[in-house]
Amino acid sequence: MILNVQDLCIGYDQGLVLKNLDFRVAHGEILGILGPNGAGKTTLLRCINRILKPSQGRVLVKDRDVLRMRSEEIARNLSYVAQKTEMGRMTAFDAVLLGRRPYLGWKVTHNDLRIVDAAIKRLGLEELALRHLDQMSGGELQKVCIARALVQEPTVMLLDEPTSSLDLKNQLEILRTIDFVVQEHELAAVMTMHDLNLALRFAHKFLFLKDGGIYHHGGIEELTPEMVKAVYGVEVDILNHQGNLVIVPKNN
Ligand SMILES: Nc1ncnc2c1ncn2[C@@H]1O[C@H](COP(=O)(O)OP(=O)(O)OP(=O)(O)O)[C@@H](O)[C@H]1O
Repeated sequence: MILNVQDLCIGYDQGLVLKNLDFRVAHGEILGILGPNGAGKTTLLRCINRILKPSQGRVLVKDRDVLRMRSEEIARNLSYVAQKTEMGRMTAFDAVLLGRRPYLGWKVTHNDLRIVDAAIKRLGLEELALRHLDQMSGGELQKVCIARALVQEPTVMLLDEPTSSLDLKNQLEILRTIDFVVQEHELAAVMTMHDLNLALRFAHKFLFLKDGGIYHHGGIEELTPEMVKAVYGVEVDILNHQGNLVIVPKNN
């Protein structure tokens, strides 16, 4: 297992948000973290990445305890794409290059530039590479953040709603890219998602968060209308459309 979350508890001043979470993620797996607003999805990602310190439990990446890692080691193992990113005034190229920081010595090497160029091409950002971030749309910025996460060459990618600002074409392209990179390098991706249909299409497994715990963790084919009703309070049908499962809310 590439990621192992054990007995994790985390909360804020008002109390615990997540209690005793246990789950594992395998090499080459995309795990969709699902659940209603406020269920603790972002909190979980931030806890895995040690931006937040759990009050109890452990997070192991390739059997190494994240709580005991130096920040540089965390950055080499975990990349995090936040829902909203505040970055200073810099070009897209420089923002992506920042992802190489955990590997940079005294100067940027030819290899660093090659990796950055490849990620910029992979995300289709060539035309925007020298544009300043404050002159970009939300979707373009989201792609820059994903490119930065790729050049970090992590073991586990943590992505908070990675397609929330993207149009349909870009949603599919970005998720295909993430899937390709995860398979090619045998990484893992943990993604929070609100769009259940995208989760059905791109996640291999899903983890439903409800009332501070795991309501269900399993293969995407295990997802049932009853689970969706229990977690979101919405009646749905799950249909098979040309080999793809799709969730359709019922008219009531
Ligand atoms: N910095 C904070 N301080 C105090 N409470 C917080 C903080 N961040 C989040 N919370 C609370 O913790 C709970 C979980 O929040 P979190 O952002 O993890 O949920 P989420 O599932 O990602 O939500 P959403 O789907 O709306 O993005 C919510 O009740 C939220 O109000």
